[in-house]
Amino acid sequence: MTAALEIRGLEAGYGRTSVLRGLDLVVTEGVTAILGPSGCGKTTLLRSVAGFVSPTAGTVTVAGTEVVTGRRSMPARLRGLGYVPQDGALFPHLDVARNIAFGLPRGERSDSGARVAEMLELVELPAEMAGRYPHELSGGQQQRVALARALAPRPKVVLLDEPFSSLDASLREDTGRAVVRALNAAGAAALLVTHDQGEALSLADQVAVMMAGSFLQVASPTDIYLTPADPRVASFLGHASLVDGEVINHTEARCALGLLPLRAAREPGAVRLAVRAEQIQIRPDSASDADGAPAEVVDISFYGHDATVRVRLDSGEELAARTPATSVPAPGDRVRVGVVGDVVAFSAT
Ligand SMILES: Nc1ncnc2c1ncn2[C@@H]1O[C@H](COP(=O)(O)OP(=O)(O)OP(=O)(O)O)[C@@H](O)[C@H]1O
Repeated sequence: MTAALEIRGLEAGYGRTSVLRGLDLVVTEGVTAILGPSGCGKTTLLRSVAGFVSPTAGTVTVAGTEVVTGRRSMPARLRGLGYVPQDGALFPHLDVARNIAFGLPRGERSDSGARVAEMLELVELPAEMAGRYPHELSGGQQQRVALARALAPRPKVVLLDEPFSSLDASLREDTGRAVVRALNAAGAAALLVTHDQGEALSLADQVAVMMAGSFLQVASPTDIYLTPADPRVASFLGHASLVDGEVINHTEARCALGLLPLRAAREPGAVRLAVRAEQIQIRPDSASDADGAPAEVVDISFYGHDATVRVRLDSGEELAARTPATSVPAPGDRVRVGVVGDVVAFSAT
């Protein structure tokens, strides 16, 4: 099967600053999220694929056609890609129908009524919206129209650059799901740039975790979360704390939190253990059944549905725990810290 998008050894930068450091990625179908912290190069990657940044090395192939070969690039408009920028970038002086029709080749624009109606249905907007102007739409509706415009010419791949970042939390989730449904219905694969791990894990079929211009891991959301390939992936996704430990019998490691079972067996020796915030349990030191490592609460971030409690073990390590909103300790409280479930081990070096 020809991949929708194939990237090999892609390098790009600005002047003498190199940003992308040899990226490889294959997208067969569905949504691939490019997830990474601010400044790691996500937008530069998307713009290199789109044709707005000229790579210095590598290849980009869209549905079997090479659009970048080393320093030679095909013009953006010939690449057969759809592009949805962060803020939708709809034309304010055109109504929804003409915004969507703008995505079509010139010759098809004048007779675009049926395609516009089809696109509105695809992105789950009522047909009456065709006559509205962008300022008469909510942020989520504007993003759906931007997607409709990108999908109108039937691209094999759509590039989405943080398309939900300006929407509030509840709208973001609904719009995200609607966008994925529309992409699937249109049979278009997508690259979705985001720095939001929840968005990447919940919407994507494949996640590429990017840091400092390189991919640390490309895998399914479940594999990225449960079997991170690198300690930086573990700490970025799910706020895992890294603790020094020693594998003692292939299946367990001793550390400041006690003897912890390992998710995968490994040779005895020094390791770093990734303990996720939701695995860490905190009990008052005064509780009659209190066991676990003694610690002090450093600070608390309260979110309503839960809270992140940072504790410092008496042995010196700091950890982040996620606790229910009903049992949040106070800074300075003495507590006991335990771990539920198995942990992932990385080599100590
Ligand atoms: N036009 C430019 N000229 C020079 N340097 C740039 C330019 N655009 C981006 N950079 C630099 O390239 C690096 C990668 O930027 P990029 O915008 O690709 O990151 P990002 O992961 O998309 O970040 P964010 O999540 O904040 O949007 C950053 O260090 C940035 O300062």
